[in-house]
Amino acid sequence: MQYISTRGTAPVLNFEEAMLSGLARDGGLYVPKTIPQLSPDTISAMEGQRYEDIAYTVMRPFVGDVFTDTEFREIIGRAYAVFGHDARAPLKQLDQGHFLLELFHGPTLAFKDFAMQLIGQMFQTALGRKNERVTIVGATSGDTGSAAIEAFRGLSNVDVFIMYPHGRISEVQRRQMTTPTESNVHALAVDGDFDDCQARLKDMFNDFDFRDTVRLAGVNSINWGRVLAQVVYYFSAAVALGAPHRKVSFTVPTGNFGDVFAGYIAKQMGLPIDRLVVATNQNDILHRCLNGQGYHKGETVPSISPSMDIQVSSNFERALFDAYDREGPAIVQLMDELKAGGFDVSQGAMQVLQSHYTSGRASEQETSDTIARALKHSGELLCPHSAIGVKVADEERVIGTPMVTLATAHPAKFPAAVEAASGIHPPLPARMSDLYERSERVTRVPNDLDALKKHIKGHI
Ligand SMILES: Cc1ncc(COP(=O)(O)O)c(C=O)c1O
Ligand SMILES: N[C@@H](CCOP(=O)(O)O)C(=O)O
Repeated sequence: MQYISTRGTAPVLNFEEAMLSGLARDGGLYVPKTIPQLSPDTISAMEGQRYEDIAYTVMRPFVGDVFTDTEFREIIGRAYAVFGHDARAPLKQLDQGHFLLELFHGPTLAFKDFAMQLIGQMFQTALGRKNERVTIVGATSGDTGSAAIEAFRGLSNVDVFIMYPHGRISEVQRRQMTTPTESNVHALAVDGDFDDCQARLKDMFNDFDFRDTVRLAGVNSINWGRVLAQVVYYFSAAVALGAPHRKVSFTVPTGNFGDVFAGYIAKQMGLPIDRLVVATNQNDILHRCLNGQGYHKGETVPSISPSMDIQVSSNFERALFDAYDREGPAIVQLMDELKAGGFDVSQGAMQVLQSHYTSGRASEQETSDTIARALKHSGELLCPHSAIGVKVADEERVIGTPMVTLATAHPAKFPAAVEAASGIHPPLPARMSDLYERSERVTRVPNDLDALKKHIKGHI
């Protein structure tokens, strides 16, 4: 399996190289050259299988000969053994025809654990046999960072630096990143928003001297391995609801577009997905774009769903690449325009995007109202991100086609917003009950590339 860049001029890599190198050297994102197909019989055979077996079938064709069959099965086994639910990603019925896919049973209580635990295992195997060391730098609006730290803490061949926007994430998210005591973990509170953190991360990748000196690696959804691991639960959920004999729709709370893009990949592989619905908060640049208003940056307004406070949605580049017939130069031009504020999508590309994605948004009040309503009607306590999904899914679902809303985080990660909306203070699981008593270790840093690079170089 070969991986090519969305900007068209970076070297073609295999899975391991793409996974370990992060951003392509032309500034683009790696995508598979071709998308493997799974036949209806193969999909049908997933019914009743363990999550780990479905994961193996779905991901194996993307990995090529980088891991042996046994190695890859063991990697998957170790990744999901730490989950707190036997089904890994259980489905719950919310209403007639509307299901919740609970993706928060991993160690840090958000969907990021599905990919990060797997990547942690893959990095360990790949780096261990080469006896190499890398510096992971990540940008987070709260959940990627905690999942990455959990997956990589204490590993001898990795240092992990996570940049988060100072004051713009929940206290639980912050404490998950600042309380680990392992010396290879470094939490950095950046004076800026998530887009600033992600922009500085991409600047570091585009500085080849720095990148090569520290042996930079990425675990954001820049990394194809992250997207790949997220494809699996679309299969497990759809098959449980009757696929491939029946179409299923998904609504995905969206920020950096990695999760919903994973759904698109599942569809390209042959999973009969009817609608892929992009659900945004008040930072609704994706919703506006998918409704034909162009992709134009505004100010990021902090919300009660902080993980989705994003304007520069990294993986939208992968969606645009396909919508523009995989023409690298078109993507280079759009990304140049984005640096200056935004771009309009051509009519042809818009038609392609709209043939795959629909969208909706939820205001702050609508998010809180949905938390209260879901609790009253179905007994389900939702996190604000999942509530945005449920609100938009209710507007977009069609009678006769099951709708699955991705519940992307546990309500206990956002206790203040959940309590304000529902009157219930969601408790943390027992294993985290002393989170508020643990001491924190974090460095405040300016939103400045040189300062960040200096800090990282000085701490590896
Ligand atoms: C809880 C939660 N929900 C939804 C999202 C949005 O996911 P994506 O960035 O893949 O669109 C995020 C952040 O990525 C998140 O942490
Ligand atoms: N919401 C994310 C933002 C980063 O997304 P990623 O999927 O590219 O890692 C977060 O929680 O950090």
